[in-house]
Amino acid sequence: MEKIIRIGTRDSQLAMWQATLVRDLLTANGHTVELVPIKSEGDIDLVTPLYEIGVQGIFTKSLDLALLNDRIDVAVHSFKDVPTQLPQGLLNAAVLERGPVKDLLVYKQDTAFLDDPAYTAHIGTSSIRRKAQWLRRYPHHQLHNLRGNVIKRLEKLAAENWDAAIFAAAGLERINVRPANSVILDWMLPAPAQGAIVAACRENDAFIREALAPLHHAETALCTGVEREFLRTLLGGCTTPISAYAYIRDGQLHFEGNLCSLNGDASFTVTRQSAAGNTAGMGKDAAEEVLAQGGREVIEVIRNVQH
Ligand SMILES: NCc1[nH]cc(CCC(=O)O)c1CC(=O)O
Repeated sequence: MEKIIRIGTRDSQLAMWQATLVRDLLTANGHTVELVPIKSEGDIDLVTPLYEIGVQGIFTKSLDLALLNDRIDVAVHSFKDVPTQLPQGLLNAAVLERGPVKDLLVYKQDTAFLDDPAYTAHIGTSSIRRKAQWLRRYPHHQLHNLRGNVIKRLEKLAAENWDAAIFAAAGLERINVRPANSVILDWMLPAPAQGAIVAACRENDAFIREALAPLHHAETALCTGVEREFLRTLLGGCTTPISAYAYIRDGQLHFEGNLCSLNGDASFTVTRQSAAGNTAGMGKDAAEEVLAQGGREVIEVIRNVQH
């Protein structure tokens, strides 16, 4: 009898969309696939900011456990939510072709307030990376915590007396809920691996590894690999004021990485460029430059706040 591939998914619309994409790709290759809903702790607590919970892999833990317990065969994650240290026995078998990478500002009226230095805007986001970069650019603005899945966050923005809130473009565009009142934040450097999806499986599951292999996108894997190496060398956590983005053009991989202090006072940016076939150690090297420039002290402060 043919094996049915069980894909685990959380029940947010974004998670469902991403799991369904992987299901459809596997089905198109002749596999039989079913989706298995898995509840995640990451979506339950809507009040406490993630960095205060201090748990790594808050979005991915439940699916990883389901994989290890053999309740599912494939876990589909937003790659930016995946800790750089994988649980033992699991493997990131396929990195899918990247979607929209940047962050997006959803605003209430218009964006004229951004140009008014006398106006204290109220902005929703719980991402300490977005907070830090926003405060560096707009130190006089006030930030508000905004937790929950994408739909919940849009509802909360509508209900609050805020000017705008920040989202990943991928999260809104994939499920078709990007409002007309929105603009891409080109100046904001995204989270490492933002906009990419990864399908994980058990390391020793040869059948699933073979099934997932055609879904792997080498360029995306190379770029997100450098971004995640930068993150891993600096700190390793997934909720940090660390950003990184790499892309390939004309055979060259271009990398930019940044570390900010929590209030945006200090900021360290590094760039690298190299032939796409010659990027080994690039993320680590860039991270070590950040540490040497003074980033080490900033990392120490962040560690102390989180623990
Ligand atoms: N941390 C939650 C999360 N994880 C992945 C996405 C969107 C998809 C992506 O960035 O790849 C989001 C929502 C957001 O950050 O607004």
